[in-house]
Amino acid sequence: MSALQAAVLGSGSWGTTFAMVMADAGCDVTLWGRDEAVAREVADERRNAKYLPGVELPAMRATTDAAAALSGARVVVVAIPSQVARRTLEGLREHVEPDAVVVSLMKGIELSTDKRMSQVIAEALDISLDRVVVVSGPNLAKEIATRQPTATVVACPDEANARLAAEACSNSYFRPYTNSDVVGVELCGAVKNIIALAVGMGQGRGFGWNTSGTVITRGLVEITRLGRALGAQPETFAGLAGMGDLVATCASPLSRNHTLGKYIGQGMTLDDALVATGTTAEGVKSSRSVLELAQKHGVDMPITAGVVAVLYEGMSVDDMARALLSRPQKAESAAD
Ligand SMILES: NC(=O)c1ccc[n+]([C@@H]2O[C@H](COP(=O)([O-])OP(=O)(O)OC[C@H]3O[C@@H](n4cnc5c(N)ncnc54)[C@H](O)[C@@H]3O)[C@@H](O)[C@H]2O)c1
Ligand SMILES: O=P(O)(O)OC[C@H](O)CO
Repeated sequence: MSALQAAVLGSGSWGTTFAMVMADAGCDVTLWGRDEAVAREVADERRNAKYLPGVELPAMRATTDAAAALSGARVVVVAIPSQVARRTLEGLREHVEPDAVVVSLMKGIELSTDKRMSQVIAEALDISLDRVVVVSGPNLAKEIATRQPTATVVACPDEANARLAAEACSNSYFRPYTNSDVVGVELCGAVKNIIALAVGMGQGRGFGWNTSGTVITRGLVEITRLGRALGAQPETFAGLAGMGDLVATCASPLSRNHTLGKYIGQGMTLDDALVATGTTAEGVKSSRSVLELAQKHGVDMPITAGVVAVLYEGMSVDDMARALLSRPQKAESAAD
């Protein structure tokens, strides 16, 4: 049987790593990116020194020619920053095969529409949501690129498409679990970045593990509250895409969101922190769209509101902590 043909759009850290995961799973992979030098290096030298220094990649094609990358691809994986997804995909629509399953690796919410990435993909490519699969979990690219073991969630309303995507990425170090709760899985991926910013802010300010444990736990409650209001399944939040990814992102110095939050907590401006962090920290922009989404649905998200106030309204991390702790007393509930 011939290998499953896959195209990965985006040659940054996660796109390149996921191309490696699929190549190691036996797929015939082409990586597409806008940077000619990166494409040449991946194809000719099996390296992507800018995004994955020191990593030796398996054999794969790499190109800046989208038509060539997408021709014949049964699985199309999207790994670009959330805020450019719509316009990038609209430009590539004509090249996507009519039966292709499209996989989102993105963990963000679109500014101006407050839409999840599966919704953006379906609209930009003019395809049904049944053909869009979401992959999300504790998946720090730099660990996976050295083939360290991890698991993930592969979510789609169409079970056969979820299974196809899971088979395309299943290998000895990467274990996918299928799920049909796309709303829950996507909200987990987007909101955990905001909670990681908050944890980083506290750590940068000098607060210890009690503060981090509090923010992670109450952050999970906040994600769950939004998810329930939007129709997600509560058990998703205790799973890999929820608790699993919160732990990885909030604890690891490899997380860009956690790192950027730490810089802010140490007193850097947002502009300087963005430059120091370098690659994509989705929570910075998605914090505003998530807060807007929560407000539209009447959901209280005090940590997210605090992160927005620190990033965009000049609030100090000390004042954010004071504001969070001085809210009215209430009984604890893991879901509310
Ligand atoms: N890196 C990780 O560990 C990781 C893990 C899971 C999910 N994600 C998610 O994957 C998505 C991509 O993140 P990443 O880590 O690969 O980011 P990255 O910053 O490492 O790479 C982003 C890539 O997108 C490209 N790009 C930017 N604008 C573009 C445009 N207009 N058209 C085409 N390409 C464009 C960049 O050139 C770069 O190659 C994000 O939503 C992120 O949250 C990342
Ligand atoms: O580096 P971050 O903060 O974008 O996190 C990467 C992944 O989402 C972790 O699962």
